Amino acid sequence: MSRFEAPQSGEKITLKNGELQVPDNPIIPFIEGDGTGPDIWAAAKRVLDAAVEKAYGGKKQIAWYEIFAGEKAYNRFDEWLPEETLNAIREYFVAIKGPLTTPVGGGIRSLNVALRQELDLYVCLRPVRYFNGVPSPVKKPEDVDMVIFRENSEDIYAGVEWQEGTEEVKKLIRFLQEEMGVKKIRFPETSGIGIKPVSREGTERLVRSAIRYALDHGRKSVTLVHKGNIMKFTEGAFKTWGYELAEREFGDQVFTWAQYDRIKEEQGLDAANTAQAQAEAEGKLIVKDSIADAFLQQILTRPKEYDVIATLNLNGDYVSDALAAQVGGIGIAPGANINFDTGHAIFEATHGTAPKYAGMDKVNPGSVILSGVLMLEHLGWQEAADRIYHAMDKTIGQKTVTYDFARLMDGATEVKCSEFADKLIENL
Ligand SMILES: NC(=O)C1=CN([C@@H]2O[C@H](COP(=O)(O)OP(=O)(O)OC[C@H]3O[C@@H](n4cnc5c(N)ncnc54)[C@H](OP(=O)(O)O)[C@@H]3O)[C@@H](O)[C@H]2O)C=CC1
Ligand SMILES: O=C(O)CCC(=O)C(=O)O
Ligand SMILES: [Mg+2]
Repeated sequence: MSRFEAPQSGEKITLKNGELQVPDNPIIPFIEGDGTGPDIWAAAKRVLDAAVEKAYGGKKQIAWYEIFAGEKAYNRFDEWLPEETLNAIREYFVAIKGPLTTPVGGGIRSLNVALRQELDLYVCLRPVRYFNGVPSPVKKPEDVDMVIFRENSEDIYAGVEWQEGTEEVKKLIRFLQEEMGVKKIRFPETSGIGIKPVSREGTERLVRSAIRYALDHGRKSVTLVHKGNIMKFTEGAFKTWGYELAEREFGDQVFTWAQYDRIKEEQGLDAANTAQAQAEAEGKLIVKDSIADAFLQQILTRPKEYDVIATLNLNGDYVSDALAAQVGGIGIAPGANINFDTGHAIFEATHGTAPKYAGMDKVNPGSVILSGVLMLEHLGWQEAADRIYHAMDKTIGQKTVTYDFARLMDGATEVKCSEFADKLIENL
């Protein structure tokens, strides 16, 4: 028996032939989140409901279903992530959440990561686009229009690690030294050890999703971002497997830099350049790669050259916040965790709980609101989504903004989190 109360009204979203079947009154589970979560979630819920009402005049409505994780779950049920929460998302397919706290250096492992892993939400999709009038540290923020596909189920986020000084880590280091011939652990007596699993399957399903998305949305390129020069058999393999998959599964629809290199090797530089130019002229999707450190400077200096980004879990985490900074910061950076095979998805902001602002009705709710917009688009409710995009542009254009933007804009009116939501609703 569930300890949670599903709403009396509303119907379940279902999956038929791989497609979500969305009723007019879908039940959507939500997790409020820790820290600033309650403030931003309350604001987001009001804006989402108002947009749906305005777009469909009462014909469509979300039946919200509160489910629990993090501190609220712990206080009520003495559990950080109750099984009912996972079951509700399994049953209702689409959910939305506020941020959840993860302690540093000890304590529980990330609940955010656990949700992604338990439900096998292997893509973390984070679009990064500019809204008119948003303050930015770069000269041409409007040049940033990228969609990050971050691998969400493996890499060091798998949490395979052992603490310094434990029997387990000593055993592992002994095994590495005595049976695997490892001589390069600099301080074996005082090392903690983390393991980074990266698989062909995990890479392929991520890269496949990124390429499909790019083709479906008329994007120009997919860039595989990796640190394969140093981590050859994990990050380097990600690049190799990504290129192999692109050529094997997407054939004539793509032109890869691996093909470019082969042509260059066999026929010379001019032939390779001609082949790429021809592929571009034919509208083929270019699949290329970039080493992560160089990539981080190129998205600042030449953002126009990047479009859809496919990368591993840790790189994706760093790249998400770095790119968000170019278009206004993580206060308006949305995201989604998706399994494109089972249809399950959890929408959530890129940022965390911002604990120093908890309970102050202060922070920008834009990130959760825009995550909700991604959710509306996922449901096929584009009219409601478009209303929020419009209201966002208009409200920021009127310089009515929360503290994070106000401190960077001349002549802005600083409003609270809830007041920003009021203003958005007015502008829907
Ligand atoms: N998916 C999730 O639930 C995530 C959870 N976390 C967790 O959150 C906790 C705190 O992490 P922390 O590293 O401080 O990162 P946060 O993303 O929570 O906050 C860092 C800074 O980003 C700015 N910021 C964050 N959210 C907003 C917002 N809505 N509006 C405006 N500015 C915002 C603030 O900047 P400023 O100080 O300049 O005002 C804030 O101090 C940790 O426990 C972490 O593990 C982290 C990331 C994702
Ligand atoms: O789970 C966490 O606490 C942090 C996760 C994170 O930073 C992210 O997914 O972007
Ligand atoms: Mg992060």
